[in-house]
Amino acid sequence: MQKEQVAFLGPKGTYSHQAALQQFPDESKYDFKPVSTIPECFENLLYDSKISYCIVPLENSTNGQVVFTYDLIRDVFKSGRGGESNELLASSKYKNRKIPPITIVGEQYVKIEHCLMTANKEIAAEHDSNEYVNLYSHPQVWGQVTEYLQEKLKGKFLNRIDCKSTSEAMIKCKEDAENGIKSLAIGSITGSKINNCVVIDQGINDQKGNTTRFLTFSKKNRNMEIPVNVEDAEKEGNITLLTFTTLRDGPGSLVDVLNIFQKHNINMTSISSRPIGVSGNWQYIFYVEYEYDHKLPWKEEILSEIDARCLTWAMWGVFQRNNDYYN
Ligand SMILES: O=C(O)C(=O)C[C@]1(C(=O)O)C=C[C@@H](O)C=C1
Repeated sequence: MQKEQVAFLGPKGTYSHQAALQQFPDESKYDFKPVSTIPECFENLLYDSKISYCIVPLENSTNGQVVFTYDLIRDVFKSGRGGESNELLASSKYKNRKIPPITIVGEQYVKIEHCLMTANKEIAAEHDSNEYVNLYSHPQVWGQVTEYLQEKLKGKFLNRIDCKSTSEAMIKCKEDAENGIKSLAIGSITGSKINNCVVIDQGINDQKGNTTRFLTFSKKNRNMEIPVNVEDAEKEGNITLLTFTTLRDGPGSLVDVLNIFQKHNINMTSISSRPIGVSGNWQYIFYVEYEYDHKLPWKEEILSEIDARCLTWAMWGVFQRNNDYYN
């Protein structure tokens, strides 16, 4: 049997890799394809017919939104990328609805325990007396280790360098060591083992229990509107993501949409926004996640109300709330 392919932010040893293994633990059925950026994860899923899934970080319990991911969702929403035809949009029952070419099928939570490491054993032994040239990590990490950088590492390194992932940070640190440059990297303990780095300090994130939430996307069966995974949708504890732009700019336009949830006693679990700029600045796309109850009359009533109050909107699939959400 041919294995299904899963794109994730690599190289191996990233937190995204860990999330991918959690989502697809049976390695006999899945091949994992490391790609070098979060946008590439989406591109692989949208345009490479061999890729069935991609897994991307969405938010962190300390420093919030992973804006790269929110912006990718927005860009798909905005441009209808992935070959979505106008015909499909026009044939939809709802005049303002967009049908995205990809759908969310799951979520994963990964505990983030950052380690400070170097690729050079000797300098690791005398860490306190050393000064370093470069400190490498993924940009999302800086906001998770602010106190540590201030208190313990202040003045100990010259340059803070953004990398595409925490594993890439370790590879760069290793290259520096080979060239006699003293450098540090921040990433996971698993990554440090895969990349032969020596851990100097463990658990350096400001908030203990710091967690990143990942979403798993799959290619959508484009003949169907929501719910795609009908059997899953009938289970308890489901969540769905709605993205939308408001009908008008005036007072109450967002509240008009949110009132739909209150009216139908639907519990919203998150709300976020990003700039969308369709016809100028200061326009926003909103992202609302809510508890999806298949018993609600939502297909007919709720979706019609959303359609009447949103300029454009899309549903991104129904997925089961992971138990780790409650930990
Ligand atoms: O660089 C990694 O290891 C990633 O998987 C990316 C990422 C992110 O973008 O949020 C994942 C988890 C951590 O919050 C830090 C970095």
